Amino acid sequence: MLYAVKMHVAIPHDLDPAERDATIAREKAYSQDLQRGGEWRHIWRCAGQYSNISIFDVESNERLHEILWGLPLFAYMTVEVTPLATHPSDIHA
Ligand SMILES: O=C(O)CC1=CCC(=O)O1
Repeated sequence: MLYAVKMHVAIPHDLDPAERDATIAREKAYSQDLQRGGEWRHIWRCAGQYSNISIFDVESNERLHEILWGLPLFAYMTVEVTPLATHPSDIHA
């Protein structure tokens, strides 16, 4: 099942810089593990924003929830999930 997920990050300005940097490093490792495993298919920076749009290919809503809930930056994120269906004009479908 494919999902487009927009993640907007808003880290509080008063967060300890060492904790902020460590959390961002854990976020990167977590994301890259899932990319290597094939469930996190794409990640794109939204130009000019501390946001990304990502494409996930997971077996269920529950699995997507588990992945998103486990994001090290989850506490500082607004997350918008869009389930994807095949478009009838897609020449690759
Ligand atoms: O920087 C972001 O957009 C937040 C994020 C999600 C996965 C990652 O590595 O960074």
